[in-house]
Amino acid sequence: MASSTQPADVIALSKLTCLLLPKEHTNLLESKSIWSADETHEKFSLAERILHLDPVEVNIFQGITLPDAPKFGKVFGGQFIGQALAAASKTVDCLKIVHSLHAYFLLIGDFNMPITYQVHRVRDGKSFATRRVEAIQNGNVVFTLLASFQKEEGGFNHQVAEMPSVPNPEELLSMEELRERRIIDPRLPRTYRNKVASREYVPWPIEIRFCEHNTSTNQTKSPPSLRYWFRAKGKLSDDQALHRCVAAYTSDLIFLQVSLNPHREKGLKSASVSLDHSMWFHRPFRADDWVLYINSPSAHGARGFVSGQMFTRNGELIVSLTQEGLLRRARSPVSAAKPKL
Ligand SMILES: CCCCCCCCCCCC(=O)SCCNC(=O)CCNC(=O)[C@H](O)C(C)(C)COP(=O)(O)OP(=O)(O)OC[C@H]1O[C@@H](n2cnc3c(N)ncnc32)[C@H](O)[C@@H]1OP(=O)(O)O
Repeated sequence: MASSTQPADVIALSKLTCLLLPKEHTNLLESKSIWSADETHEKFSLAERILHLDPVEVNIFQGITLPDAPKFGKVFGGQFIGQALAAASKTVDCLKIVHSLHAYFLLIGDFNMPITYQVHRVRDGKSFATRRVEAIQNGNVVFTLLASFQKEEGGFNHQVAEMPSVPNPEELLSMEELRERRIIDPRLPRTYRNKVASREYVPWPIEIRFCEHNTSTNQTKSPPSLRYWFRAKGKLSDDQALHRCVAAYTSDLIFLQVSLNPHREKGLKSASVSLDHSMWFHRPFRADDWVLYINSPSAHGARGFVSGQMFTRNGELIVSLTQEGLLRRARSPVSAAKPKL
């Protein structure tokens, strides 16, 4: 250093240290809080594009429901969680990363309408930051999220939960292959097979591989638990904030429905929606590499409760989560959930 001269900025100075940063690395100082700044691009994976938000004002972002995003007749709950977490993350110092979130689904969202995310900067501490986000459509708060962020910090480390022994994802069928097999499986009722074949199939942005070979249908009872691998289709940008948003998005895809498994019967029509959702992120991970998702729920009083854990392929516990949802027999004729906006 003493013999060569390089342009540099003094970025920190104390009685004992003077930290110099070469000019070509000054981008490291920019507080770009979340992936890809404010642009979206065809080359990004669908999951990343679904979570893209446009900045509108300080602390205000806008998200939309892309035409090729999963909808389920309303704004998908996971889309609210993922987009709201993205909005919160964009207002937090990039060295702080989400470690927990708690969300409530207040009203059915309208997927034909943009969603405004208003972020409230509840607190910025030295190690932690807290954000509250309201998702607004037509003047109504339809969803609300509280999230806490923490600067990386060393500490005690242990893990009691063990990853169960399951087949590798490469040995398992994709949802597309499973669907094809179900349509021609003679062990399944013809009415069910016809229904699967005629139902419009919209590919998800997330690849799912179920660990157990399951011959049950939505008309037959099965245990209230499920294990599957998931990963985002395509490569995600290298930002831990994005990978956590994608896991949050995915966590609501197949969760509450597992509560219905022991109650399934011929002709059952159910009315179920997520009510609340909590997640704790324990360790860093990539959501475009395989993650094992296991859950084991209960049901009582028209509410289903589900809890889950996510593991990396190496058996590291990365996320713990819970959700409560409304779980009713649908009144006849089934009224499709409509936005009340
Ligand atoms: C393997 C591949 C898997 C593939 C499976 C993949 C599935 C993905 C699952 C995605 C899960 C989600 O995204 S769920 C989406 C996220 N969650 C949400 O959007 C929930 C938003 N929150 C809400 O809508 C609200 O807070 C409620 C409904 C939960 C509570 O509101 P409330 O006003 O107190 O509720 P309540 O009076 O009980 O009822 C509300 C309305 O429902 C009607 N209602 C009441 N009971 C019933 C009933 N049994 N059957 C029909 N309709 C009913 C009422 O008449 C009323 O309509 P009316 O008289 O008012 O007209």
